[in-house]
Amino acid sequence: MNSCQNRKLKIDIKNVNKSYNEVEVLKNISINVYEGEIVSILGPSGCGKSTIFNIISNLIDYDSGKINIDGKLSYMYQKDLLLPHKNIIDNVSLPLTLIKEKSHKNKFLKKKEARKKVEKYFDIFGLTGYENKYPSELSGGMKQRANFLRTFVNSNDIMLLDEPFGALDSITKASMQKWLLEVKSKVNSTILLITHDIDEAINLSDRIYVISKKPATIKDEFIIDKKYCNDDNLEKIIKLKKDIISLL
Ligand SMILES: Nc1ncnc2c1ncn2[C@@H]1O[C@H](COP(=O)(O)OP(=O)(O)OP(=O)(O)O)[C@@H](O)[C@H]1O
Repeated sequence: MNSCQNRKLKIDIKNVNKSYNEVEVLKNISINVYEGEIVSILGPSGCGKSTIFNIISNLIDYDSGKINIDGKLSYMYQKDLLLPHKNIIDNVSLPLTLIKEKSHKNKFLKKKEARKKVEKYFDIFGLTGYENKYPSELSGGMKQRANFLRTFVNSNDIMLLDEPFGALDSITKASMQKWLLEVKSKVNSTILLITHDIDEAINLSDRIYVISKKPATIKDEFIIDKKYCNDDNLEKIIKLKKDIISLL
């Protein structure tokens, strides 16, 4: 029995195919994500992971298949894309000043209102004290926290994270993964994550889709039992890693 059975399906991708100029990139890709899950797409470099995200977020067309998205998407890139001349609170609240929100009677929010709306999240996201700092004053990890919060402010419903910690060193990466799980325990966002880091996929995900090199096909799906993800179960984790590596 699948524990997702009674949950809302937020992302439903069925048999999607995509070619660029006759070169097949995605072959029969089917992925689903239920409300509140963290699901990873794990695959080798250049296999088509970003293409999947660009299709989900309607940035590019696909050739055949079906996609249903139930909710509002936000998309976080590996690069932080914070504006250097704006402080962190203004960077984070930027989406609210750029997008007309139904909940605000279709108005753009003024800078002051937008700041007020986001400041309550600085604590949950471990950014208290950084509101008035500029991106150049932040470490790589802190910049990615701000980047993640800005993505969350854009939409906390369905979040697409494209290698969010890919540019960080391994120690910062490990602490950011822990941080992400802590934040996730306080918010109920649905997260689809791209990574080529097997440990990251295991640490963060409820489920992992392993995809092959180009043309990308789904090789297998793994359900991660979070209670195994600790040092007492190293053997189980090593076996899982071996199983995943054998597919890549
Ligand atoms: N607009 C495009 N036109 C032609 N080919 C493209 C285009 N965008 C991507 N590709 C090709 O499609 C393949 C998949 O690219 P994509 O960026 O989706 O892979 P990826 O798995 O996200 O890569 P990485 O892990 O390096 O970020 C690559 O071979 C890439 O060169």
